[in-house]
Amino acid sequence: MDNPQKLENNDTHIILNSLSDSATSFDAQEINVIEGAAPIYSQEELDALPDHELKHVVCGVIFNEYGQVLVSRRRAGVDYANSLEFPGGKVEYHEDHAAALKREFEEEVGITVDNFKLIYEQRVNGSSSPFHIFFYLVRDFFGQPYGAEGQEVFWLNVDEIDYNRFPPATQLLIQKYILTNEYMQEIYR
Ligand SMILES: Nc1nc2c([nH]c(=O)n2[C@H]2C[C@H](O)[C@@H](COP(=O)(O)OP(=O)(O)OP(=O)(O)O)O2)c(=O)[nH]1
Ligand SMILES: [Mg+2]
Repeated sequence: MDNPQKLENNDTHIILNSLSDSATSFDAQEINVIEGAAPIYSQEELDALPDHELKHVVCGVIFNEYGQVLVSRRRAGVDYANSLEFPGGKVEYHEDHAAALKREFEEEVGITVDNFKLIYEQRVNGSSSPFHIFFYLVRDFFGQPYGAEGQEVFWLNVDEIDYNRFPPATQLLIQKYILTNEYMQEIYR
């Protein structure tokens, strides 16, 4: 593999459009974001925790050549069930963030990713345990994403993003980074 796949052929364009259309048909489905569950820590306690006591979560934000962003849908039975998300997950003890991002993207959406830039991070007072979430802009990818764990995966036009469908930390990322078009300056650098 020498160059990242840029998804340039016409067939791919058709697939992307239909995936994006399917993303707009979720209105009837309930997003079961766990809200109101009492967090273990106060905000002050969370801020004071040493970082090694927090689970690290890494997520990747990928844009395709049409300016669409890759989104998947969390399955039933997990926290934030049915909400939309950027692919990613928990960093394992032996991994750095880049290794975890590569593994999560292979496992969840079947693509190889490379060339990351940290764009937003936040400590989250999760209802079962606190975590520190890091969102990376992913500049290069190889392969065609699909729901490798049976989940729905699609390219979403930026103007179709309803941030209320995402977990709270991701809502902030979308508001601070994606809806401001800041990625446009970063992405081709
Ligand atoms: N993947 C992802 N997780 C997010 C986002 N926003 C957000 O608050 N989270 C939270 C949900 C989870 O509490 C936590 C970890 O994500 P995850 O459930 O994907 O972890 P994982 O892939 O390692 O899954 P598992 O092995 O624990 O089943 O991060 C997001 O945009 N993408
Ligand atoms: Mg995950």
